[in-house]
Amino acid sequence: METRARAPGKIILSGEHAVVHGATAVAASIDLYTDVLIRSSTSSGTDDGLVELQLKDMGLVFSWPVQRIKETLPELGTALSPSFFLSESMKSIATLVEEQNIPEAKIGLFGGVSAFLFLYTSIQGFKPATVVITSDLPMGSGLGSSAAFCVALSAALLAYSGEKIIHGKPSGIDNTVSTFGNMIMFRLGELTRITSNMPLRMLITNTKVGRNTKALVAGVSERASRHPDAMAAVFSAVDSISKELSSIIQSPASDELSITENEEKLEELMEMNQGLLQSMGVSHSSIEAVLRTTLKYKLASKLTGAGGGGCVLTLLPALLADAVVDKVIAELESCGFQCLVTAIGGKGLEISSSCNSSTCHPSGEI
Ligand SMILES: Nc1ncnc2c1ncn2[C@@H]1O[C@H](COP(=O)(O)OP(=O)(O)OP(=O)(O)O)[C@@H](O)[C@H]1O
Ligand SMILES: C[C@@](O)(CCO)CC(=O)[O-]
Ligand SMILES: [Mg+2]
Repeated sequence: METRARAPGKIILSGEHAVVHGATAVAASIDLYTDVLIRSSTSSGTDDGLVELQLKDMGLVFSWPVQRIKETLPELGTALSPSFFLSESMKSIATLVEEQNIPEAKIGLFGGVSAFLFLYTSIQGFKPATVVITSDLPMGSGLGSSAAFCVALSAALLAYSGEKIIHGKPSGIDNTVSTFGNMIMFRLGELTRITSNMPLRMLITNTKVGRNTKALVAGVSERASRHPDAMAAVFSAVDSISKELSSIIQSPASDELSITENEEKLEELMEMNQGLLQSMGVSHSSIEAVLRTTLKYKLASKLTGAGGGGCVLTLLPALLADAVVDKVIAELESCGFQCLVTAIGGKGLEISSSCNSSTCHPSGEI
């Protein structure tokens, strides 16, 4: 029995970090995906066999004997476990992950492998299987690689708690946009699906500076506890920016003049959001370098995702000549950055299953 799922990464047009504190944010899926394939073993239900996680792009394989998992995580082998097991199980999960001796250069994977073990055992219990992950998304770059990983894995395993392991206190926006795709307005767990009435062409520049979303999210929360009134005003300003940005991109704009006018408003909102993100302490010198470069071409940019490095969004006006775009990309890549122009607002989560008659269960379960 094989089950496949794929989920997209995302960009946040406005509202990152503030959305963790109740502000509105606007996000869109992008045409970069994480794919999950689960191949169930025929020895399911017995105590032998392995649970194997293959991270294809990195050439890494992690595996655990089913019995080892069973003796270390007995509480997770029942039906879908409530999330309160998560705190109880994290120490045991860490033990199982430490045994894999993840290479030092890839130690950022600790969260992802932990999320995998939690989701897999919470949902599948102690059944042997091979899980193969491939992804177009740069990890730790602000494009929602953790959400795409957890959504695709969760969808294939029917659960949803992995992002908490990786983000600490996720707002849920990344998982939501990776699940539903297209473009959404999101606040306090509530989503509104929105459709853009204007061309939104974005340049994504990856500073390739690694960072940790959980630490960045925690840092903003700590700053908010030190300066509650000031940060509440910052979050409220971001909330207004997101609401205004959402109404601008949905407003009818058929002629070039109105599109250009809307683009200029979007550019100002992006610059304002970037300034507020700097006040939250999540910008970075590499992000500022991208901002300076694109500003030379009178283009507006903002970090997207958790910041601290990672990716920067630049709005490319509909009338901007491709030759100018090429010059901007060439200058950014000469600084060591990686640029990509991707469609935004594409499909969300996709799942498919296939099996041959000898291994398929009547319910189609793994
Ligand atoms: N394909 C994958 N395989 C295994 N683990 C992954 C994969 N993609 C992401 N992860 C896990 O998620 C971590 C990156 O998540 P993080 O939230 O820090 O960055 P991001 O999701 O790319 O950016 P942002 O949250 O700002 O959008 C990785 O270090 C790894 O632990
Ligand atoms: C920084 C943050 O707002 C978005 C990360 O892509 C965290 C979250 O909302 O979970
Ligand atoms: Mg993430």
